Amino acid sequence: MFREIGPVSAHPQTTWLFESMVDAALAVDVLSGRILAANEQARRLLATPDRDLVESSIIAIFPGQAAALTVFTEAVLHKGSYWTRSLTPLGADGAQIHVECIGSRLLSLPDPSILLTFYDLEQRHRRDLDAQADDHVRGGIAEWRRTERLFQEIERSNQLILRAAGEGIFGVNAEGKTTFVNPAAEAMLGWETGELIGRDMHASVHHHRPDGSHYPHQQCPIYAAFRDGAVHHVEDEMFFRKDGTGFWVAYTSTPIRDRGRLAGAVIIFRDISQRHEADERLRAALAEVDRLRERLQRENAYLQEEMALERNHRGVIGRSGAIRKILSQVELVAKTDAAVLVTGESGTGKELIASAIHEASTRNARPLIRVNCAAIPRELFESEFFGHVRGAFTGALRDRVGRFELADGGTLFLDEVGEIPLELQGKLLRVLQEGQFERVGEERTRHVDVRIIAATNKDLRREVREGRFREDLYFRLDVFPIVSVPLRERVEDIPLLALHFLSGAGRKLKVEGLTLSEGDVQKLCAYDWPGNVRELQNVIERAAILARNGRLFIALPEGGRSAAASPAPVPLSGAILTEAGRRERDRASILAALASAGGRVSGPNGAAAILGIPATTLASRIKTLGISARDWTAPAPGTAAD
Ligand SMILES: Nc1ncnc2c1ncn2[C@@H]1O[C@H](COP(=O)(O)OP(=O)(O)OP(=O)(O)O)[C@@H](O)[C@H]1O
Repeated sequence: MFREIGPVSAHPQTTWLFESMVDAALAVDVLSGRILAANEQARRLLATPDRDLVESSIIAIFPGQAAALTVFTEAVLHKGSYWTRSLTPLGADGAQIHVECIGSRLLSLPDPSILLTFYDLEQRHRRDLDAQADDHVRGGIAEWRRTERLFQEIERSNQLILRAAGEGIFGVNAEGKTTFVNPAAEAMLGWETGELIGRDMHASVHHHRPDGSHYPHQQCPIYAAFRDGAVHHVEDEMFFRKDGTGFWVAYTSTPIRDRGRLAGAVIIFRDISQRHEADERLRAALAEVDRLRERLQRENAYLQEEMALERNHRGVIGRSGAIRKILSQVELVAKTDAAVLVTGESGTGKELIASAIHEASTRNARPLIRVNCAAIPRELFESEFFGHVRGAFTGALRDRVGRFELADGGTLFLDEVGEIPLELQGKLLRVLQEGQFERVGEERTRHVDVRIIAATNKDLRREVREGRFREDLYFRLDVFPIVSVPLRERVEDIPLLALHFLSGAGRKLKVEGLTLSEGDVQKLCAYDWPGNVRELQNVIERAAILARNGRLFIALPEGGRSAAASPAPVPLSGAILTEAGRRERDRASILAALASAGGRVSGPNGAAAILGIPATTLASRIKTLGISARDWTAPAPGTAAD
C-alpha cells in the first residue's frame, strides 16, 4: 500500500465543496499514498514553503508513523469511515499537531482512495475555553446586573428610611462588594458613597480587630450572613474610617435572598464609642470599688486586730519596740504589789501605764485613785492624802476621806510625785512602809492596803541630790522603774495612735466614716513630732472637726516640734544629714538617753536599752563623741556613765 504515485487532477465537480470545508482535508490514493487533493485549510495547516501537498506522499506528513497510518487506512477502507487521535501530522511550522483524524472512503474515485479530515484538537480546546468564558461572562454580567438591580430596588424602595436613619446602612453583594451606602454610614465612615460602591467592603472598613490584629474576611460575620443565610448580630467590634481611625460599632448583618439564592447582605451599624467608653469607665470604676472594698476589708481586719491588741494592751497603743517593752514590764509588775515609778516627758503616757498596771493587777476590782501632786496647794497636801476631821483647820467644815483611804484595796497613782513638799514626804514614806496614817485633826491610826504607782517628768535623782526629794522615799517609789518613751522615738506607732485618736474624735463629734488616707498617714509620719502624744491627738481632733465628706484636713503645727518639748531633740525625718549633723544627732540622742536613764548606761533601764544598742557599743560611742557626765548632768555616785 502507499506505493509511489504519479500526478492526478482533482475531480472538478467536488472542488468547491472540498475547498469550503471548515476543517483541513486531504484526498489520498491508498495504493500509491499520493495526496490527490488538499483544501485551503489543509494547506494552511500542513503545507510548508518547500512542501507542496498535492502529489506529495502522505507518509511525508506523518513521518515515522507509516505503520499506524497503514492500520488506520485499512480500517477506513474496511469500515467505510474511521477516526483516530493517535496520528500526529507535521504542521506547517514543523511541529507535530494534535488532531483528531477522521477518514472516510471515497467511492467516486476508480482506485481505492480516502478523504482525511483533521480536527485541530488544540484549537478546539481553545474554542471550548473561549466558549466557557463567554458563557461565564454573559452569565456573570447578568447575575451582577440582577444583584445590582436587587440592591437598587432595596435602595429605591427604602430611600426615605435610608436617608433619615441615624444608623449607618450599607449593602454588599455575594462577593462582598459594596452596593449602596446611606448618608449616615458615609458620615460615620468618612468615605463618599462613590468611593465605596463596588469596593470590597470588609477590606475598606472592617480590616482589623480592636486588638489591632488583621481580620480575615473568611471570619467576617458580615460575609457569613450571605454564606450561612443567618442574621449576625455583633456588639463590640471596630469599623475604620477612611483616615484609618477606628470606632466601636454594634452591627447586624442580614442576608438578602433573590429567588431563594443568597445574593448579599444589608448591614445596619451604630457608633457605640460613647457607650463603650462609658462601659469602660464603669468597668474601671467597679474595679476601683472592688479594690477599695478589698482595701477597706483589709483595713477593717487590720483595725479589728489593732483593737484586739488595744484591748490586750489595756489602752496602750503601739507596736514599737519601746511600747512592747513597756507592755511586758506592765504585765510583769502588775502581778505584784511592788511600787512603780514611771518616768518620762510630759504627755508620753505615764498615766496610761499606771492605769494599765492597775487594770492588769488583782486590784482591778477596786479603784485607781489619781492624785495630781502638782495641782494641790501646799497646805492642803496632808488633808488631800490622808483626809481630815471636821474643824481640823479653818474651812474644814466636815470630815473628809483622804485619797489613801479611797484607794484602799486598790491603787493610788501619784502623778507629778516630784512636786510633793518635802515636809509631807516623811508622812508619805510612813504610809508606804507601814500602811498606817492618821487623818488631819485625828489621833486614830488607820490602816490601808494601797499599791503605789508614782510618775514624774522630773529627774528625781537630781531632786534627791539637790535635797528637794527624800532619798529614802525615792528608793521606796523606784522599786520597779518604767520609762515612758516620747513620741519622736516611736514613729512607727503614729499610724495606730492616729487611728485610735480618730475613732475617739469620731465618737466625741458624733461623726461617722472618718477615714485616714495613706497620704494622711505619710504626712503624719514625716512630721517631726515632739514627745507629747497630746500634740498628735490635737492634730487629729482638729482634722476631724475640719473634715469634709469623711476626708480629714490635717494641719500640722508650723516649724516642727517646739524646742521646749524636749531637752534633746532626735530628728526622725528623712532629711539628708551631713556627717557633722549626724554626729550632732547621735550626740543629742545619747545625751537624751543618758538623761532619761539617770546616767545608767547598761541594765534594763539603762541608756543602751533605751537606744536599743548594746551597752558596749554605747560606751564606745560616748568615748568617740567625747561625751562626759557633765554634758547631760552631774552623775549620781555609783551610777555615772562608764
Ligand atoms: N501609747 C499610747 N496609747 C494610747 N494613747 C496614748 C499613748 N501614749 C499617750 N497616749 C495618750 O496621750 C495623752 C497623754 O497621755 P498621759 O496622760 O498618760 O501622759 P502623761 O505622761 O501621764 O502626761 P503628763 O505628764 O502630762 O501627766 C493621753 O490622752 C493618752 O491617752
